[in-house]
Formats: sequence, C-alpha cells, structure tokens
Amino acid sequence: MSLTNAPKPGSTDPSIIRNFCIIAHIDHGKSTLADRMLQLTGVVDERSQRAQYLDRMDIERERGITIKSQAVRMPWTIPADNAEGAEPGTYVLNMIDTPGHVDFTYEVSRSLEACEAAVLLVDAAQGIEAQTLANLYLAMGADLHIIPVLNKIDLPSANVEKYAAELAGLVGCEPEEVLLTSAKTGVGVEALLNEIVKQTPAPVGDADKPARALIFDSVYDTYRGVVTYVRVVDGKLSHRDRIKMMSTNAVHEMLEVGVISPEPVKAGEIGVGEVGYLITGVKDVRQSRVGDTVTSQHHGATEPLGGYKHPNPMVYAGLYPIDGDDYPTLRDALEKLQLNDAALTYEPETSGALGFGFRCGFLGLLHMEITRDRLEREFNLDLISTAPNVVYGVVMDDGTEHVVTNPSEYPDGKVAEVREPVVKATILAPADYIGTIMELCQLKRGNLQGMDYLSEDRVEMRYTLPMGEIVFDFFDQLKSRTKGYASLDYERSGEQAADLVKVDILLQGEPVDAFSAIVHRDAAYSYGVMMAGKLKDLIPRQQFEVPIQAAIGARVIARETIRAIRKDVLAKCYGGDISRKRKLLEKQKAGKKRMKNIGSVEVPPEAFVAALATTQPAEKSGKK
Ligand SMILES: Nc1nc2c(ncn2[C@@H]2O[C@H](COP(=O)(O)OP(=O)(O)OP(=O)(O)O)[C@@H](O)[C@H]2O)c(=O)[nH]1
Repeated sequence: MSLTNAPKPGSTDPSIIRNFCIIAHIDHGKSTLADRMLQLTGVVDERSQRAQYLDRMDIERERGITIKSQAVRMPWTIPADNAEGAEPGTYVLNMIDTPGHVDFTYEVSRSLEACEAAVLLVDAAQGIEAQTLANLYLAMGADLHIIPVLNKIDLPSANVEKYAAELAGLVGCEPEEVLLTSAKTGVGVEALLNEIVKQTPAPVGDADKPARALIFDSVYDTYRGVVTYVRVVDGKLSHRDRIKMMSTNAVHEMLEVGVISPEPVKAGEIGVGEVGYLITGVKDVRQSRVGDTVTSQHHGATEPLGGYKHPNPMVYAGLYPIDGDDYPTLRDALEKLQLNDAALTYEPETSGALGFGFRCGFLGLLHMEITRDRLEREFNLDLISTAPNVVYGVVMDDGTEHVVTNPSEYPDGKVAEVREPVVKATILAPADYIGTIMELCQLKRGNLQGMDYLSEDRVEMRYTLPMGEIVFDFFDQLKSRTKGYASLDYERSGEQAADLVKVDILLQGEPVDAFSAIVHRDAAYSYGVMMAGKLKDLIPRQQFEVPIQAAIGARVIARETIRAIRKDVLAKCYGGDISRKRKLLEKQKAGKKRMKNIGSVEVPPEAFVAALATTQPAEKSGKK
C-alpha cells in the first residue's frame, strides 16, 4: 500500500478513524501481532522490520516485555470486493500497544480511554489467564467494543476448539465469531485488520468545541524532552497553540505536534478522534501527567475529561550504593529516571548499617526490579536494596497516627493498632490445584471470596490477601505449587487491622536497621530464625565472638553465635621480609575499607546483598 494517499493528520474525517488497542495476558503475543500489523499496513517495510518494533527500550527487548504504551497510526484499505460491513476506502487505524503486567495496569487503563475497541488476544495453547480477565474487565469498564482473537494457532499444542468456546463464553459471542490468527506466520491478521475497521465504532467528538485531549502516555526523550501522547476528543490542537494542562493550569509553549507512523511525523495539527504526540518545553514527565486533559490556553475548555488518578507507590525499598562514593551518581541517576517515570518516588534516607541511600516507592515488585536493573546497567552502579515492604498505618495509644514506609520508622511506645493494605487477588488455575492453592492462600492469611469454574477443568478463585504477603514470594510459590499453570492478578482494595510486629536483628547487641522487618506475629519467629541463620553463614568470623539476635522490642526470639577467629594474614610469611609483611597488611586494610561496620563488627557488603535477597520474584524474567 502506498502511504502517499493515506489521509493526512489534522484534516482526517473522524468517520474513517478507528482507534483500538490490543489487550492480553503477558506473552500471549501482543507485540508480535503489532509487528505483523505494521508490516501488513506498510508503515514498516521488510528491511527495517525488527522483532517487537514497538518495544523500544533495551530492557523491554531483552526481557521481551512491554513497559510503556506506544501508539501508531496505520492506513488500511478496505477493497470494494470485500466491503461487507464497511464502506470501501482507506481508513486510519490508531493502534495502541499496551503493557500487560499487573504493575502497569494504570497505563493500560489510560490507553483504553483513548480507544473505541479492544482486540482481546488469547494464546490458543494456554487459554484464558488472570490478566486476560483483568484487562477484559478494564476494557468493558471503559465501554469498549471487544474483538476476541485466538492467537498462536500455528502451535502444535493449540486447542482452537476448546479455547474459542471458552473465549466466546467469556465475551458473550458465538465461537465462530472468535477470530483466529498466528502473529508469527501472519495467518488471519489481514482478516483481523478488516474486522477492526468493520467492528470498531468511529470516534465521536465536536470539532467546533474548545480543544480537549486526553494524555495517555508521556515519555522523556533525551533529545526532544518530554513527548506527550494524546487522544483528541474535541476541537483541534495546533502547533501554534499554547496549551494548558487542566489539572495544574500550567501553560506550555507547543513546539511540535505530530503522529507516530511508526516514527514521529510532524503535522500542523491534530483533530477530533486522532491520536498523536505533542512536544512542549516541559522537561519532566510529572508536568505532563498521564490521565490529565490538555486544552488550549485561549478559549480553552472548562470541563476536563474523566478524572485521573495519581499513581501511588505500593511497595517501598531502600537503595544504597555498595561503594559510598557512588551516592551522588545514584542521586543523579534517580533524578534522570524519574523524568521518564512519574510513578517512581524517592527521598534520601540514612541507614546506620548501609550509609547514605534513598527510600524509593514503586508500583510493584516488577517496577522495582526494572528500576534497579536500569540503575545498575545504565548508570553503572552496584546497589544493595533492602527487603521491599508495603505502607503500614500505625495508630498509637494516644491516638497519634504514623504512616510507616520503612521498618526503621516504626514508632516506639504503646501501639493501639497496625493497619496493612490488602489486595483483591484473582487466581486462575487447573482445577486439580485447588487444594494446594487454598493451602498457600491460607498460609498467607488470605480469605476466600468466591470460586467459579470457567470450564470443566479451569477455576477462577478470588481472595483478599494482605499486600505484604504478596510482595515477597507469593507468586513464586504459587507457580511452583501449580507447576507453572496458575496465573495471578491483583488490585489494591483498602486496608485492614492486623497483628503485626517489628522484628529487629541485632549484631553484638546493635540493631541493624537494614534487616528490620514488619511481619505478622505468627511469622516473627521464623523470620528471626531465618535471618539469624543466614547471617551466621554470611558474616565472616571476627576476632571476637559475635552474637546475632532477633528481637521484638526488648524480647529476644532467636539467637545464633559467630565464633571468634583471628585472620592472620601474616601466617604464610615465614622469615622476616618486612616489606612483604607491610604489603599484606595494607591489602587487608584496603579490603576493610569496603566493609560496613556495625559497632565493631565488620560486614562485607556482599553479606547484605545475599541476606536481603528474598527469593527472586518469578516475574524477573518477564515471563509467567
Ligand atoms: N508460535 C507462535 N508464537 C508466537 C505467536 N505470537 C507470538 N508468539 C511468541 O510468543 C512470545 C511472546 O510474544 P510477545 O509478542 O512478546 O508477547 P506480548 O503479549 O507482547 O508480551 P508482553 O509485551 O510481555 O506483554 C514470543 O516468543 C513470540 O515469538 C504466534 O502466533 N505463534
């Protein structure tokens, strides 16, 4: 197809615009399908085609997952001989590739607001998974038309009949209406593009009203500053406008307006129903927040589009440089990352054991891992991260309330109540595993809210669970108990009072703040024993005996001892070569410089890294 006769941005009749997104469980093939569409519509030619074209960040490529949403404009022609259900002619498709992981649900929900239809993609060898449901519910909540598609039909293990019926049952259509594709071989993708044109409602909006556009993404680009992705609802945005962000009333000069196809293409303006980008002088994505409404400064709109939510951090952890000299580099690195990630928060913090670092807030564990990975990789830092924890509310006997994002801030004195955040979790698994899943959820203080059979051998179980129990190794354990067959999705759902205590770990009587944890009273003993045992193995023997204790307040609940030894570096030096002796002693001194001192106990940084490493969340690899 030639792009020269494709409709131009700014003057496109809304009736030929189709805005859609692709939603799916992680790994069901969204990015591959998006690639295939780019190829078929001619916006990416064979030569520049690379796998996962839209996943631009290195880390996205390496992990094979999508982190930031992207929007692409593609022309698609319905020929006269296949026009049943649509006028023949060239249409404009705006495709929004959405992230699939639970940490980025907020981004998915904003992307959905910019569309009229959602292609619901399901792996024909896996069937419906937890995030298939979660994303479907989000899409239905946004009133989108759903186009059900079974992908990967080329796989020998595909069970098209079974899963088409399951999917049809879920969205309420006939199994024959489920489209079949292989994003890998391209089978069925052309038919899907035709169906998108036929089934997706054209956008409605008023071209004569003041401009209103929804920000559904904003990213920081080193060369161009903040690039804001918008969907225009009413009016027009032109490169000559000064624009206003309606939540803050901040006014910005517009430097450029354009569409992505699949590289940025400048346009004079974008109008009703169109999806495009804006570049202003803004230097920081926090000034151009996802969910906000953009209008023009003069004769602007007075009513913003539907409300938007601040992404609140759910999980906190301390990040410390292993080498204290790297502290300024870490600060600069966090500042740079935040330009691109409005959800990342950080503030300086000092730890008696680890020195200067930052308390960082994340949307979830995957978000935390990705941030840490990027800091280490892109800024060449070696970091120690403390165990992640959620936010607790502590009410004292005298009625004062504290918000605790760090165990070391846990207040002293008489505590009346501790409140913890809870989540609503949905687990999908083969029915054979119901018993073991229930056992695990019980262990993690979950409450069963309901259970449904999706088909004969597949169940959906709904639980409320304390978020603090989910952030550690819940997902890992769920996967290992179900041989990898279960999938999990959760969302924040208020808080509850719980019997929580702070467990301190003491080395030679000195509490080590980095190892303190807030845990349920029933789990306090096992946390203490586990940590004391780990540290006994990790901390090298010193010239004196070192007791390791775990304590709740003044009460010691577990104890280990590291026996004394004198490491005699001169032992191998017979004879009296004084310069050699001095050399060895200096080497020992240099080694000691890296050590972290807890009282008089020297702890190598590696011991902190190993002791604080929880079982790695399975999402680390980006796969289920
Ligand atoms: N055999 C086969 N493999 C496919 C097909 N579509 C995608 N895949 C493979 O499935 C894996 C996951 O595909 P992606 O496109 O990265 O999945 P995704 O849904 O975008 O994943 P996230 O971006 O992480 O949410 C890749 O290894 C693809 O090559 C298909 O139609 N057939």
